[in-house]
Amino acid sequence: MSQAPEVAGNPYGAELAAAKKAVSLAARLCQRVQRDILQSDIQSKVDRTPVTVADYGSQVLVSLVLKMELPSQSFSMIAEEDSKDLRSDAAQEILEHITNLVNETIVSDGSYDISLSKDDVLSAIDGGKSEGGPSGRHWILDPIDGTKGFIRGDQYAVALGLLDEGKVVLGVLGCPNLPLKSSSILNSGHSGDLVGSLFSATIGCGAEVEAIGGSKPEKKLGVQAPPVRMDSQAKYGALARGDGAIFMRIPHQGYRETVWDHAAGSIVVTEAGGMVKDASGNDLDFSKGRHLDRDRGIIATNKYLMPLVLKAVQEAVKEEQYATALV
Ligand SMILES: Nc1ncnc2c1ncn2[C@@H]1O[C@H](COP(=O)(O)O)[C@@H](OP(=O)(O)O)[C@H]1O
Ligand SMILES: [Mg+2]
Ligand SMILES: [Mg+2]
Ligand SMILES: [Mg+2]
Repeated sequence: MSQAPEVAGNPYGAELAAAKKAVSLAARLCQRVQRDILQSDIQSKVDRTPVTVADYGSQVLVSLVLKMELPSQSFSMIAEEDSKDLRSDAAQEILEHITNLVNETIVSDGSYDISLSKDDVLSAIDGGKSEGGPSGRHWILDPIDGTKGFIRGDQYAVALGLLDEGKVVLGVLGCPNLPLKSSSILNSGHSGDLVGSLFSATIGCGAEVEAIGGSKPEKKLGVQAPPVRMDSQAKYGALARGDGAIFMRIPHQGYRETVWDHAAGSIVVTEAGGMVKDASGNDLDFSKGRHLDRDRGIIATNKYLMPLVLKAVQEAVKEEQYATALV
């Protein structure tokens, strides 16, 4: 049997094609919402972080496409959002808005002849409640990573990874506002440059970037060697193609990182030849459920700089602990 080019030589070819399709469709919904976002589209979660109609809509579309494209596979997904806040009477209007957005996006794409009810939307969102773990396959989804950036009109990413027997084996990062050409970020863009990058990586097969609209993959990625402030895992994508040399994240003590904030981004960087470690130099462990089990801090860089950055971070953390002990 002949295989589609994307499937040939890639043990996760079918999953990769489905993941790209899912992220691209979700990104289409996000782009539309970002263009004319209203205050009423934004809600606040219990942890006081924002969530928008697009975070929910993106989660619904990704879960829908994965199920439609991979009908014979059992489905488990660890995703950021849940439907709790949408089930109250006060949220019925916003739920209707999300349902309309999802259905309009499906119609505009034309791939599926289906229409979702409000209940379908709620259960699709709750399809992301898996606890993951070291056995079996689990999708890992951040429907919008960098929601604050998204609301500001800046960078954000739709980030989808696949965990297989405790290892991230595939990642797709949709970054609708990231110029396709690296130079456009550093030179703050030229009119006419193509905007919207879709990064993808499969274990052992390397990483690629292409236009989010779905052109042929343009180039293989390679991590090479200025600071750029950017929301979301778009940072991992930018690093993977050599726009920067180091990405470091040292959150306040006690903050627990979630798997969906790093799964897709980290495999895109490692498959481009880079490294992603915690502050102690260990690999990130995605097999412990919804949270990452790791020492404080995450560092992504190339293999030459990693030892130097680790040393500097460990010294800085020691100095901070010493200063805290003196207070
Ligand atoms: N106090 C905190 N410290 C570190 N990260 C936090 C945080 N509160 C939220 N986050 C996470 O940081 C992510 C955004 O990362 P960045 O700062 O790189 O854009 C958020 O993802 P979401 O936008 O998906 O909620 C959220 O998960
Ligand atoms: Mg969030
Ligand atoms: Mg996130
Ligand atoms: Mg998010």
